Amino acid sequence: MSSDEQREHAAETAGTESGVDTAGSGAGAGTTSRSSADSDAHTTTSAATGAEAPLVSVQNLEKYFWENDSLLDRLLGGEPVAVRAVDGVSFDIYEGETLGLVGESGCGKSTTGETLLRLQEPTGGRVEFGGENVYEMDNGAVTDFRQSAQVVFQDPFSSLDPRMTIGDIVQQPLDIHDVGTTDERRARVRDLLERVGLSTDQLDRYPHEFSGGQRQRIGIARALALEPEFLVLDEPTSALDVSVQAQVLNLLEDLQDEFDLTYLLISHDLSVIRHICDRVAVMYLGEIVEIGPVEELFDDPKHPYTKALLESVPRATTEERERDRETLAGDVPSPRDPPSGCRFRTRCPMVIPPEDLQIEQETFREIMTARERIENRDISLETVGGEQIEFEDGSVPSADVPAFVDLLHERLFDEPLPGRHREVVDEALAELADSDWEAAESTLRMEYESVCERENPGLGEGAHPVACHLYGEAGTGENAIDPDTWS
Ligand SMILES: Nc1ncnc2c1ncn2[C@@H]1O[C@H](COP(=O)(O)OP(=O)(O)OP(=O)(O)O)[C@@H](O)[C@H]1O
Repeated sequence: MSSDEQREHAAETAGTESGVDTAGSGAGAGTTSRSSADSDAHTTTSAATGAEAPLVSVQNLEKYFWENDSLLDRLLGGEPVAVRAVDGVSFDIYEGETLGLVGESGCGKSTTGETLLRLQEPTGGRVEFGGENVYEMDNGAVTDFRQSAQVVFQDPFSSLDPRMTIGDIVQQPLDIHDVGTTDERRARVRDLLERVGLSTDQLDRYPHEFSGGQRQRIGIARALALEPEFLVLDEPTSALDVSVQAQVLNLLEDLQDEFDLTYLLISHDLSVIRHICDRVAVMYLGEIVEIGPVEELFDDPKHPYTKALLESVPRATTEERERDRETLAGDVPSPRDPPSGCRFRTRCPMVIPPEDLQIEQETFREIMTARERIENRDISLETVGGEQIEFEDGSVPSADVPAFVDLLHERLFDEPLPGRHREVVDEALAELADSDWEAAESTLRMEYESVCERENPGLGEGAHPVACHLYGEAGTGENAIDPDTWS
């Protein structure tokens, strides 16, 4: 989102018609973090028991962006392409809790936040706020919703209008909707600035005169101007120095307690999530793959993606740094053409081999990676043989095929494959010596097709569901697969 769009959105969400509360005392920046006892209290009264109705309920939400969809594209006969940024996401957020939404860049976190606030129109699905479908609200109800549900953006540099004083920035939502008298509005702004730990002497200063942390406090004060119940915090500390991040997170926690706020905290940073969240939803390529209480998810992550995310966090101690780490290989695939079945299977270290196939997990992973490269035509066959082997008209002379296969095998695999796997794979590689990609694909698919590419596992229900075939159908344990049985 551009700076101008962010400012527009901030003004749009902040602006509603309502009364103004000018009472209350200053809070300032707190220094405590959420204890696990607090966290347990939140989770036992909400998701774990299902005892109360959620404040926000997201049901099968979809948001696709369309590319190649301009008039010119259509005149040129181009087919529109869907970018499936959010692709069937469901979760609940209970009153007073902080739900974290975590995942690598490009997984669809911000789009989820913006779509559930109705800053973007959904492609499908439903979001209920206080039991009411936000996409079917009439104008009056939308205005109330926009008052109750606010957003704090990542970048405090671009989301504040540089031409306005901070007093005017925080007061803007009150002005737009003509809330209270001029004196009441001014008093409310002073109160808000104090509550976020800024001095009222600074009212007439401009954003550039403040540090990043202070600017984020200004953004938070503006988001609170209309007394919302729910805040989407979109990477609220990512643009800040590490030393300032904890202060802003502590402030958000203090404000949550003081104003009974409910948060959706979007972050790619697991330490931020652990610091402040009660529950966490892990997002991968437009889908939620695991959701659960934060301590449980950190202590006992289930989805291989969650495990890999946790493993990729830099270690504090030397001992921890020396421990084996499975880092996340490769990039998030494009949401224009997501992998079939489980979307993480192209990178998953635990991708499941066919039943009855005797194979080591690492070997199977390597073969699956080679298969994907072949399916994506991501090998430059001309360069395999270097100077020694001719590659003319898409073919290697038949006498050179064995050498070509050996060189390609070396390129694709760290170690030569054992036994029968070498035979099957080399048969496919020999087909590539004739540029017969389809034959190579089919040879490998017949032997190595995984359940992970055939079926999307689905998230399932309960307090800590996981979308992974290792845990059975939709995480129910039905037909779960034990990794110890396949090597
Ligand atoms: N307006 C748009 N048009 C086309 N594609 C978009 C648009 N906005 C987002 N996307 C794509 O949707 C996907 C999800 O983007 P999104 O910003 O929601 O992810 P994210 O997890 O919040 O990542 P980041 O932390 O980098 O913002 C990305 O592939 C992105 O390129």
